[in-house]
Amino acid sequence: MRPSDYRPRFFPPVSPAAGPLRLRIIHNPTAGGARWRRYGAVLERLDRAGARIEELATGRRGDAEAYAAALARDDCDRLVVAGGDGTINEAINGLLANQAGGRTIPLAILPLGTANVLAQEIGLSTRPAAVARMILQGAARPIALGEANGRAFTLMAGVGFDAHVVAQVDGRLKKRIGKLAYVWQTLRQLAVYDFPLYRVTVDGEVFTAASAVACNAHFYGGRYVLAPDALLDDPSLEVCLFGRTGRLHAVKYAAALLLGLLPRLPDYRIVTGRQVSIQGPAEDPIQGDGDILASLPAAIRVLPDALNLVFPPRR
Ligand SMILES: Nc1ncnc2c1ncn2[C@@H]1O[C@H](COP(=O)(O)OP(=O)(O)OP(=O)(O)O)[C@@H](O)[C@H]1O
Repeated sequence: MRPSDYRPRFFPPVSPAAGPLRLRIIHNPTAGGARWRRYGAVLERLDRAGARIEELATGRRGDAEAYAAALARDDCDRLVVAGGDGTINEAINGLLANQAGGRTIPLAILPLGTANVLAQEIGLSTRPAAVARMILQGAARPIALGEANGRAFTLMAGVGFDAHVVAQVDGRLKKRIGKLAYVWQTLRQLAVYDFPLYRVTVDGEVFTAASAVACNAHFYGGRYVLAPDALLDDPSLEVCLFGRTGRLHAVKYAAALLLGLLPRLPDYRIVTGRQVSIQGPAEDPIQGDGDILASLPAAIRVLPDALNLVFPPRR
């Protein structure tokens, strides 16, 4: 089953399993430039709490998706994805495509990535004690996912300037200097990008935009706010439209994002919808959750109640 064949369903609350908690961990050892110390500290806490842990390390892109797609319902009580937003993206696509019965296994994250936007979105600190506590005690509840051209995303999918930055970021540079690799690529794209316009249709209404980002979550690139009203459990997307094209406007939008002023700009608007289509230059990249998911033309929609996500316990 592809994510696009997905039908929403109700997830019953997870009752505590009898016996030790069984965790299957999918670990991307390259995420965030390899954060072994944080990973080890979380594992140690899980182990001390008596959890039964089975680790699957990824060897290359695509492994996390294949591991999640092959899980049977009884393989574990919780699937833990240890990596960044790209590895989580792979795992959710694997779960949605899962035909072995494991699709509703609650997914908990162990943030090891560069930006860890989903962790920020659910209010999870990257401290090992907080992460272990969430994996062991956090409650799971259904959230919506987005889907772009058959590929699911947790956070957002976008076209235009930011997608070109993501498409061109050098993976090795990102491992060495982290988020600065995006800053460097943004400067480079300001010099070389040709700023086309896109035709964006949201639930039948047509707009023209220089960039468009369909958000399922309100944070972007860290703790920057693109769509203040976007909520993971809302069965709709907040489509952010950057109205003006050209270098100066791109710099203005980037500065406004960093300063938290984006929603106040008159040429920036947010439209709520469930079905989005985007047309523009053929084969233009679509970025989703910080990786390139597909290319134009884009057909984007929301998948309500698509993932059973573990949230940090309330204090
Ligand atoms: N063993 C591996 N070797 C190389 N690449 C991998 C491996 N496992 C997963 N990947 C790919 O690495 C990419 C980056 O991983 P991920 O997004 O988890 O970390 P990150 O980029 O450091 O963090 P973030 O997305 O939070 O900024 C993903 O697209 C994933 O598919």
